[in-house]
Amino acid sequence: MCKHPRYIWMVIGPAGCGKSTIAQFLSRKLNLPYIEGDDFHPLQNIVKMANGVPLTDEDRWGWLDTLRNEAVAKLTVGNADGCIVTCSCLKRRYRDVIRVAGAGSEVVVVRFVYLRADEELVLGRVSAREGHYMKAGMVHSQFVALEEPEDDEVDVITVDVSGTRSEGQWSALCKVLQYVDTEEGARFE
Ligand SMILES: Nc1ncnc2c1ncn2[C@@H]1O[C@H](COP(=O)(O)OP(=O)(O)O)[C@@H](O)[C@H]1O
Ligand SMILES: O=C(O)[C@H](O)[C@@H](O)[C@H](O)[C@H](O)COP(=O)(O)O
Repeated sequence: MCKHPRYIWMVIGPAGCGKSTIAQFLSRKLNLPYIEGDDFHPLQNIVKMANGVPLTDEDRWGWLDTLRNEAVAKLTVGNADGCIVTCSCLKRRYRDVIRVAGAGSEVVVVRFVYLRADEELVLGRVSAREGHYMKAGMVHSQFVALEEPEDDEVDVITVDVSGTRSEGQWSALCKVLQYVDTEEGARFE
């Protein structure tokens, strides 16, 4: 029997590109639980970022493991049909840490929704955002660290988020639904 896939949708991209804005929308429209990656940083990471110091790989490994485990728990313990997670996942090796969740599983499927925007635009959004520890001075370091998904990362959907909030949200939702349609069509052929 062909098992119904449960998707972990990772909404990724540099700070300020619109991950939370789009993830909350996807969560609402798809009726799936939402995990805000920023809520799972250890305190020392938050303090570092709030002081304008970019995280290192070492700062991020444990956080990535935690997010992957939280996502899997939503599907297994929580019995959700899928979930939406925000995490910058700036480097390919970070995405690989998350990909482990789907490795060897007949049910858990990890897919990334990469929000593409240029540095200038993101800087403007972060500068205007209030009440967040991640300040505008950190944006450049995010783009230095960023390894955009490559063509062979076939589990990535790219969404241009240079338009309005609403355009980005609907574009992401349409791409996710199209992707599921195509992928599930192939699975049941
Ligand atoms: N398409 C958009 N146009 C203008 N502002 C946006 C857009 N998407 C998000 N924002 C705003 O930009 C800021 C950063 O968005 P946010 O969702 O917090 O990004 P992230 O979660 O990637 O850090 C927020 O203040 C948000 O309201
Ligand atoms: O909303 C934001 O501004 C981002 O999500 C931000 O908080 C940050 O990008 C990560 O949580 C830190 O991790 P990285 O340094 O790995 O992006």
